[in-house]
Amino acid sequence: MNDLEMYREQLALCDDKIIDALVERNSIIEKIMAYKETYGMPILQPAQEAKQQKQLDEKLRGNKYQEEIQDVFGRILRNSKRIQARKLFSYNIVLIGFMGAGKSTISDYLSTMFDMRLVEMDQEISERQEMSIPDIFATYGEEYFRNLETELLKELQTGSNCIISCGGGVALREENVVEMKKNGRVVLLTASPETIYERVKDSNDRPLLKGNNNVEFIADLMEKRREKYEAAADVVIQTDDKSIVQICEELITKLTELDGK
Ligand SMILES: Nc1ncnc2c1ncn2[C@@H]1O[C@H](COP(=O)(O)OP(=O)(O)OP(=O)(O)O)[C@@H](O)[C@H]1O
Ligand SMILES: O=C(O)C1=C[C@@H](O)[C@@H](O)[C@H](O)C1
Ligand SMILES: [Mg+2]
Repeated sequence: MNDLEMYREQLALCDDKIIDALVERNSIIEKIMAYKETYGMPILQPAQEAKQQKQLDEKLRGNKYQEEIQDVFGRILRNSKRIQARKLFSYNIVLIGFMGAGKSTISDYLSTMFDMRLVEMDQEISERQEMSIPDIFATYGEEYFRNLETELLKELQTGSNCIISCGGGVALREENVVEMKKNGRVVLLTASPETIYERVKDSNDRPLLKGNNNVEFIADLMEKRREKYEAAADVVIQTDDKSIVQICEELITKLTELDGK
């Protein structure tokens, strides 16, 4: 055997070790999930994730291949998240609720924590139309925008394991609710009119609140929509005075309970 052949054999042995370690790592992930479930512990533990990253940074400090190894670990971490997500949710998670209830915020966090695809409906429609939402309303009217929402929702039901952050009005059409339920579980986020006002008062992105951005108007519109939102929801989460991690944890618990997991 010449040196080149010997190096190639060594490389193959290294690959075997990596494969064995990855299989072991993934099975440990599954054990951790089962442990957390048995003892009713939170699934999301951002502090633990930060601690692991810090340990890794320390181990790799000064290492010649630091950048490359960090890149590989980033992928390993994302794949671990995907394993968790697939185990927890075999469907789409559809977030509905009033403007400012936190649909975008919560969807964004969940999609990062579980490496799930995120579709932000307002943003997707806006990009496809190459126009802002207020401009679509002003140019073509609300009905036109609502039809775009329905079309997009139908398209999204062809996939699974996706987080869909709806625009505030999406759940108001019965046809849309039927679409959501085909392949997804519907999560309603709620908050008091006072909380909503605090969250949206400095923004100009919501045409329905233009000139009406006050607690009374919000309370009135919210009450008009309440019945439809509640009828569409598989689970409801009240978000006042809760952190994003708390809300996400409650969402995971309620969704897994729904499936009797
Ligand atoms: N739990 C929370 N605590 C404090 N602030 C929050 C919380 N959730 C969301 N916010 C803040 O409220 C504002 C509105 O949130 P977000 O954009 O996620 O709402 P939304 O439901 O997506 O609204 P829209 O229907 O208009 O798209 C953001 O500035 C966000 O940072
Ligand atoms: O509640 C609503 O009807 C809306 C909420 C936003 O997300 C946008 O979809 C649009 O401004 C309409
Ligand atoms: Mg949003």
